[in-house]
Amino acid sequence: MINDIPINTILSVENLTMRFGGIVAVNDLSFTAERGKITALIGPNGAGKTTVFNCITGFYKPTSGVIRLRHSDSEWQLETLNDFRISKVAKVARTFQNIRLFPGMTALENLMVAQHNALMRASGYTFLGLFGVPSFRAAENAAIDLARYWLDQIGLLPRADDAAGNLPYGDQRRLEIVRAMCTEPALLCLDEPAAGLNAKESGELNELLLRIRGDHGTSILLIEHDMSVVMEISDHIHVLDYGVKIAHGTPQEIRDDPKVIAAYLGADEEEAIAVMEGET
Ligand SMILES: Nc1ncnc2c1ncn2[C@@H]1O[C@H](COP(=O)(O)OP(=O)(O)OP(=O)(O)O)[C@@H](O)[C@H]1O
Repeated sequence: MINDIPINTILSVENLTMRFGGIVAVNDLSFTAERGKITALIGPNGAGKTTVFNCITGFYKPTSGVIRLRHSDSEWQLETLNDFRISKVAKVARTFQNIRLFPGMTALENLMVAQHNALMRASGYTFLGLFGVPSFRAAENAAIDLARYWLDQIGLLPRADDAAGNLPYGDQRRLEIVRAMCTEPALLCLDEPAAGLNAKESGELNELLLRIRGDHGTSILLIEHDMSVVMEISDHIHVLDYGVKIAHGTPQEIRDDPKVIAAYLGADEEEAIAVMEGET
């Protein structure tokens, strides 16, 4: 019998384990993410963060464990669904460590592609679309409006018709995030969105993510190495090391946690405390 999850919890990962042959990438991991908040998963390289994301988003089938998502009066066990249903039905969107825009398509077209499923439905799977019936035209206009809204949110409306691949790197990163937002997700999973960004671009990313959380109430799960992003925008942080959770708390609590410092420094706990207390 699975217990009920609290009303303010959107995601509950329970006893998740993922093995690859002899490697235990994630080991009996449990954590939750709150509705309308930014939850970060951090940890040194190889800690298991991306594997957790891949289990949540259906790219991997976990060895064991339960992943529950609850919103809109419904609950899904994500480990039982394939990636297509996780995005379409359970409304989980994700971005990847490497940019996966369509570089030859315009910025606007990239955001329209994200709405392909909704447009196909409205077109009666092309038949109504071919005849340009009003309901399809209305859906198409709504899709363009949504795409233009998100382009405006990241200051790219003037570059709507430029090829995505010609945009500056930081703009491409944010375009990828708003492309995910065009699917109107309940949970947005971001895998290292700040990778390769300079300080100014990281600041712009922070602003965008805070706006997505604040104005849209979208719950965000974030993997990130850039501590200027994690510490500034996260409501709650879970720290992984060798596939297990070693700490969780607010940014301040995590910043001050010797176990976390030890994991990052590769030092033992006493040594990390000594570093914190300025004894070395
Ligand atoms: N498909 C796979 N096959 C075999 N081993 C894998 C696979 N995916 C991940 N691993 C292993 O699982 C462990 C966790 O990897 P993972 O990529 O989840 O860590 P991470 O915390 O995301 O690391 P990084 O911060 O470097 O991206 C590593 O030892 C990795 O080599």
